[in-house]
Amino acid sequence: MLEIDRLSRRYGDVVALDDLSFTVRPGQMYGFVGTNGAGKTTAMRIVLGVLEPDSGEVRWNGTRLDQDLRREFGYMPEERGLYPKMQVHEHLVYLAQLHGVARITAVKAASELLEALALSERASDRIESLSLGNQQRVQLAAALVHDPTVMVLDEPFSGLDPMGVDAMAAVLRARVDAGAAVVFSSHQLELVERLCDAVGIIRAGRMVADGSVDELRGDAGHRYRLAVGAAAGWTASLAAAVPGLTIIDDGDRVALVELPPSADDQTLLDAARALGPVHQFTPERPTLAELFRSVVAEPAPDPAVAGPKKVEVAR
Ligand SMILES: Nc1ncnc2c1ncn2[C@@H]1O[C@H](COP(=O)(O)OP(=O)(O)OP(=O)(O)O)[C@@H](O)[C@H]1O
Repeated sequence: MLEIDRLSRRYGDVVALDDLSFTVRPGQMYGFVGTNGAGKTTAMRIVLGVLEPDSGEVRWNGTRLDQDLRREFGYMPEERGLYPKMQVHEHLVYLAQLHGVARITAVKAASELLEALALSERASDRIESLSLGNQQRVQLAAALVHDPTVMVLDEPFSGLDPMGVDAMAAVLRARVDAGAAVVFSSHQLELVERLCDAVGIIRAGRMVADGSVDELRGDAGHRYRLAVGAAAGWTASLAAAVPGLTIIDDGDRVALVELPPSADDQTLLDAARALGPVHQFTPERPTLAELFRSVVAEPAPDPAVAGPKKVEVAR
């Protein structure tokens, strides 16, 4: 298990990380999201040992990370670093060999990755001749070619076309299903929601929500889209009849309403039926983007008492 334990880091007066903790298990894909400047890159750079924290530590299976342990990691940094003059396949083999992989194994691994990332035809091309998106695919291959057990990827999906996203997602999912731990940062929340087993939302260097998307939804109220054949003003009657009900969107016939997390939806249905025939009663699950906006818009937590909303995720 990868444990990021109470990391704090300042750049002069800027607090980039403030007591940040989260864990990523083997066989888990963890999406690391946050607004611009929230601290994601800083945290990833600390995990990879290119930046020291002011306090806190990172452990893998209980042992504090050192350069030996980090050789088991695959890293896709924010600053992409490939040699532009090298050929694609040759470059991957070279990087795998730097990690101690035997040449014959490296050649095979590089070919398989290029195939999976739809780059086989570019294997003999120089890196500099590839488009940015294709260079990014090679960058992912570079992070994986030595078969790491942990992958730390800084915005691996940014700038990729939909086919590139699908190819990269499939490669990562296969590694996770084989037992690797993957953490990646992204601003593409639909993608994170689709791919990740767990999500951490960071704001101003602090973890403000951590868990599976379903668990994060559990903290939100329960929303229903309701259509009732009743005279105008029925939503006000409904709100009066159901304790804690919030009318989110008051359409003429169809309304979006929210019950508090502990409320019983049958009470809502009964109250609606008392007003007229119910033509629609559909639960609406907030998307990760909606959860993100609500979490990020909340007032800043009190550092003395606040922790993340959820810490543990079962898979
Ligand atoms: N080398 C640096 N010197 C000074 N401040 C820095 C440095 N690197 C980052 N920061 C500051 O630390 C904070 C966290 O930055 P970081 O790059 O970790 O955020 P991020 O979540 O990765 O952002 P983005 O989504 O925009 O990539 C920001 O306020 C940033 O301006």
